[in-house]
Amino acid sequence: MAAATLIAATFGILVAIFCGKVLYTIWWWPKMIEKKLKEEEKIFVVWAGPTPRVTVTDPKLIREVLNRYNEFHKPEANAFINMFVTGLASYDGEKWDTHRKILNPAFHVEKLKRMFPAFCACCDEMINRWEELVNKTAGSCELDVAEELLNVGGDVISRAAFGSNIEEGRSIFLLQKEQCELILASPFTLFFPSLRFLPTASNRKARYIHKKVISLIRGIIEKREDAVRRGVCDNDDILGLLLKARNEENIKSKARGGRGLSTDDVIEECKEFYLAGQDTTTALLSWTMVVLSMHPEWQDRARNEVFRVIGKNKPKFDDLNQLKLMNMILQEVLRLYPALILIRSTSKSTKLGDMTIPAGVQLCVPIYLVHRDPQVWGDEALMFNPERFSEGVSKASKEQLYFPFGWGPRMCIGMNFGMLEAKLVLSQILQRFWFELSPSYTHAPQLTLVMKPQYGAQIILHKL
Ligand code: HEM
Repeated sequence: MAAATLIAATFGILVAIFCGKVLYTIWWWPKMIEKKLKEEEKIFVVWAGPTPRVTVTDPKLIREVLNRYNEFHKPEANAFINMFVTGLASYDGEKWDTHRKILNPAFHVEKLKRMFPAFCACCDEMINRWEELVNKTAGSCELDVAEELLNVGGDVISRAAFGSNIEEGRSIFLLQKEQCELILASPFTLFFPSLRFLPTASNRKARYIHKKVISLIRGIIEKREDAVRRGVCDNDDILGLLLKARNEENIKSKARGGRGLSTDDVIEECKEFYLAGQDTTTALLSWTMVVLSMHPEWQDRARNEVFRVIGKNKPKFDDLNQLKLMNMILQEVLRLYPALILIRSTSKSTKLGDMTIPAGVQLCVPIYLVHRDPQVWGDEALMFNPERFSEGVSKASKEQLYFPFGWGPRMCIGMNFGMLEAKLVLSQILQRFWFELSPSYTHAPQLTLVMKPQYGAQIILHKL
């Protein structure tokens, strides 16, 4: 009897604590923060989950937030998301610094050149499949290119990351995709990460996938290390470069008494590249196809450039650097449809302009708003006009606020990787097809993790 009373009392206390936390989180804390922040047009609270989030839209304040990266740093990753993926993008301070230094060389142009055949193999597969489809349907067919391009994006990362283990790479990609869907379908757990411990079906599934991905990558690493020992592997993919960097860096750091990179760190980074690299590049390519369908004159100009530089041949690495007009088009697409928003956070009360931002507030820098701001881009800010990049990025806007790949030291490590993939895929598409929007396409950019066409990108492909 006494035991039952004790259990009931404990349960009651836990429920009361949980309800208190919910009230505090969704009602009291955001109210308090809103009172503390001055009511100004430049800054407003967009949503308040476990942490209040404030949006900064004034160009001067944005520049301050991004330049003062030691005061406005990356927020601590959500514990629920952290359970599945950590890595460079979520680290801060010394750990970020060490990892960034180790990972930087894996994305240098020379290394990308060596990965280029892997990019081409994935692209060829997609283009050949599209050609077969178009041939079967009298020279034209409708496709949701967002879905198609996501698969090619996953394939490119799989091959570039785990080149010689493409099938295992693909299973990891599919599991990670399922994991993302589970995370997005659990908004409550995102707001209250403690719910991840409940034994619900989706939590159990998420844990199962998590373990499976880790064991697959660990298996690939073991096989790779064995192949390298036997000298039967060229080791030029991201995994090979990471393992090499891990070994070299660990020798150096041990000599300095520091901490290098562990195998678990390598696993986390590989997992993260899938998430960071695949959706972003897919979004860029999908929006480019949508926008070039809306502006056929630019589609023609881009195709003419591809034929002039590459002809009907397979693009080579150096050819892609000569596609100036295509570069301008991609830059303009990234201006109007940047993949991400940037989130920063304060760990102590911090001055921003004439405001004081309390500790623990997240600041959201909505790249898409800045990229469409007439103050920065002039009266024609909303128009698609790649010409504005004809004299380079620095002359494209009055305020020089163009940052689709982020800002300063935290700028995207995979920028060249993503642009290379986009140019390769786009030039091959332009060489074989012309395309237009399907009547079933609805223009609805939606920003969840990445800005995507909400209902897909239905395009009609025609054989050239
Ligand atoms: C068009 C494609 C891409 C876009 C638009 C893009 C955009 C961005 C942006 C805006 C950031 C900065 C985030 C912040 O400061 O909070 C970022 C960081 C990052 N991106 Fe990308 N990205 C792209 C492709 C890729 C690819 C292909 C990879 C890897 C293969 C990648 C890996 C990363 C990583 C690891 C970071 C974190 C860097 C750090 O914090 O030091 N990205 N990306």
